[in-house]
Amino acid sequence: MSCYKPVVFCGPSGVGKGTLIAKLMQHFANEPFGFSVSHTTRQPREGEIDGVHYNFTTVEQMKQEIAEGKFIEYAEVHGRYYGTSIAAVDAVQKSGKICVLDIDVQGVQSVKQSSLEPLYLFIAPPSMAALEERLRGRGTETEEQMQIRLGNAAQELAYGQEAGNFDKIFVNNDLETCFAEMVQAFQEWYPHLKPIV
Ligand SMILES: Nc1ncnc2c1ncn2[C@@H]1O[C@H](COP(=O)(O)OP(=O)(O)OP(=O)(O)O)[C@@H](O)[C@H]1O
Repeated sequence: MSCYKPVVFCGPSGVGKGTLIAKLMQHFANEPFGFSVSHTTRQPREGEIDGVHYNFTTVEQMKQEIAEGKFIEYAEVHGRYYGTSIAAVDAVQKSGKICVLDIDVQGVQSVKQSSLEPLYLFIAPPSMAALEERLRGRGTETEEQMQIRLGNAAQELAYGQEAGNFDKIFVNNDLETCFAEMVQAFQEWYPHLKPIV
């Protein structure tokens, strides 16, 4: 069975990564993508299912598994741990799917130290003001959490736009335009992908 290169999506919180990934997953026939399910120590948001959206865990458990070398990447962000286990990526690749990783800049830096050789995509907002508006519009963060996220965003954007860090940068200004560019890029990277007719 062919094993496809995993694909990393990175970009500041609220830029639209989740939205774009969800659209991509629906666009192509035969469910060609698989999410590697991340671990997190944050509380589930309404409707999030353990083992599906995230593997919800405790700080103690997570620290132990990190020490055992079970994670490709992990980071403490906004006061909480997030990480991707080797097992989670393996499971997706073994099922013949393209593994999708939705990670932050720190995560990208660790993946670059690992044996995984994914495609690296960066999603940038059209402006900081637009990013703030989206985060506020989503309404899932407290004011304090939002300020932390916006504070991190400037540095993340600088890293994302530095030459050589990513294979491709997408600016998520108009959602449909950005999505169309992404679909085209995916068809070039993964010629086996066929749109649903
Ligand atoms: N191009 C766009 N124009 C306007 N709003 C958008 C656009 N793309 C996404 N959004 C909205 O912005 C908000 C944030 O999007 P989303 O939750 O996908 O971000 P994210 O990058 O996955 O964030 P996080 O990393 O915190 O999970 C959502 O309410 C989404 O509907």
